[in-house]
Amino acid sequence: MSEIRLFTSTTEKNAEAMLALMSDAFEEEGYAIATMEIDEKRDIWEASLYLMADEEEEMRARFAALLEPAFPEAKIEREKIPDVDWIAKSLEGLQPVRAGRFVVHGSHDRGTARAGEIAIEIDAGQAFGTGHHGTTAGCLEVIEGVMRSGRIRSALDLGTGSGVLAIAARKLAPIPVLATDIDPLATRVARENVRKNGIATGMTLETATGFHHTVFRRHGPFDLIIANILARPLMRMAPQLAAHLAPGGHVVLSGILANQRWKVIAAYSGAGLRHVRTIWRNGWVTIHLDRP
Ligand SMILES: C[S@@+](CC[C@H](N)C(=O)[O-])C[C@H]1O[C@@H](n2cnc3c(N)ncnc32)[C@H](O)[C@@H]1O
Repeated sequence: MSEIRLFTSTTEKNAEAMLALMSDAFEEEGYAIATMEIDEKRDIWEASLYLMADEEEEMRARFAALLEPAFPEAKIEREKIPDVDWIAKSLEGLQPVRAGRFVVHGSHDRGTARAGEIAIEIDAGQAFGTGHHGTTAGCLEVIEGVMRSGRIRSALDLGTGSGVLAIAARKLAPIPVLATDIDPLATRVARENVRKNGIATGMTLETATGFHHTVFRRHGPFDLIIANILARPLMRMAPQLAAHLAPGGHVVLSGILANQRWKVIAAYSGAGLRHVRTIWRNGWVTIHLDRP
């Protein structure tokens, strides 16, 4: 589903005031909001609200109603964020990427890992996750730290994309790993990548939306749940995700913009989890939580 940016052009001062209004009205629901400078000399700024295409009508009306009392002149414009954006980002640069001890590389760079490094082979393709994106790299780094404790006996990778994070977990320890994605194409690509990385045993791949599938009950609860999706669905899923986490378990969340992190942490605190740490990579954050 494509993403839409609704925005209005204004001055810096008004953009700031609009951002405060939008923050109160929309951030709690997990919508990304932003202001950006367009023309410094002419003091032109844009205040933006990001949403999914199927909610455009409703959100445009809410956005207009929110601005109307203080900014009756505000004209709302729209921009469609290209569908391929995330995949294109994940295809950026075909050089091997290093995150923690992992080195994620394409088949053309086989043999690139140095002593002590863990190689993951992923060819850029139809599913997100070559390691180049800040969210994937952030997750790889946190997963390595969590798994070092040696207490992780099962893992779930929700929104597996290319399968990169599930493969990383399985390469660190011979534990059962469930990897799911809403997109059947991603599940297919992940299955192929699991096979290419020689770790098919112990891996289960399934197409599922969120936690709507019996596979979670069959394989859970999990000691480690990784979900690199987006802030809003992650916040919505907090109670279900927490319900599938074993006592003493760990959660690694990404796909979260820096300004959304506190809302996500609040949603998961409300579900009984504790914030351990947050790491930053290229404007994105990865959050590590645990169940005390
Ligand atoms: C940003 S990609 C992450 C891919 C990979 N895990 C990584 O870290 O590079 C997000 C993936 O989550 C999937 N996804 C989005 N919403 C989902 C949902 N509600 N349930 C399961 N998967 C979802 C998308 O299809 C996409 O493959």
